Amino acid sequence: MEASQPVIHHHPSKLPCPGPELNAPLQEWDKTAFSPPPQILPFVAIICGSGLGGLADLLENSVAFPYKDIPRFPQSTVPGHAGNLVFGELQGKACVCMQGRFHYYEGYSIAMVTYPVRVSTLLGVETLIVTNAAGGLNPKFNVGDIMLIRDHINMPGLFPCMSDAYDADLGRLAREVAEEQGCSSFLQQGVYCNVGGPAFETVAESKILLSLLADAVGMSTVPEVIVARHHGLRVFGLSLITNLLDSEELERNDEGRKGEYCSCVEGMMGRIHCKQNDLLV
Ligand SMILES: O=P(O)(O)O[C@@H]1C[C@H](O)[C@@H](CO)O1
Ligand SMILES: Nc1nc2[nH]cnc2c(=O)[nH]1
Repeated sequence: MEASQPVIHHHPSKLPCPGPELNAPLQEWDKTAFSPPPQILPFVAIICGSGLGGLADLLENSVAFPYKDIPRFPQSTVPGHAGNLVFGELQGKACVCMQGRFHYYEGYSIAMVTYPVRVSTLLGVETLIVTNAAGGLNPKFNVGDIMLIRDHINMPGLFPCMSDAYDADLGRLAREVAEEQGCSSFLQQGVYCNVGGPAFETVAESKILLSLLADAVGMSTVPEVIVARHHGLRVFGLSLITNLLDSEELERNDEGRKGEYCSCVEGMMGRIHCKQNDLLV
């Protein structure tokens, strides 16, 4: 296993914040009230989607902080989102896992939904891996497929520019990792559409989203990606397709290929390096 050489690397925002309400919670962040383990300086943050918190269990030398013990952190209310910030090493690389994310439909503002991403930039994170459970719209998709997020649709809009939100090098790396792990036959790529939820789509809504060229739909991820890009982080995202929306009967399988999904993220971690020590190998 390769030794991790995390280096703290701060990314000052190049653009003004989209609005004072988005910045306010961070200004009140009290660094002195929360001390991450000094031996683990994460340069990758991983947000675990619904039912994908098992990723955090793969971390070695891990230290978990319940969200309730972290000042100003929101609390997880959705089943399958344990509510821990877990520091540790995956494939020898220092990372921090959000075992549980926040959704707009839980009643949180977008500022609070994205608060952990802003906090992760203070911790030195330079790459964000977002994961989620999503409904498949593309008729070629199957339940259990893993979709590499190539782009997203976010109708309300926010700046900065999102024309290159998802890092192309990390996407290429993911396809290589999937090939090595025998996952290529069910690795798709596509456009993730963010909706408010919490209801799944009607048949009519699914048809509209498909006509907009969305391949999968879910209730998260996009606000986190926008804030991460605003802070200059590289972003990589995977959706686990837990159900298909092309029929009137909802077929749902939340277990899908969770194991393979976690292995892909783990494989990616093995290949991501600090920007400072060469971008990708
Ligand atoms: O956190 P993610 O986007 O994985 O959560 C999705 C959206 C809903 O919370 C839930 C629906 O099953 O999964
Ligand atoms: N909006 C939405 N979110 C999901 N999360 C998992 N499946 C779905 C779905 O079909 N629709």
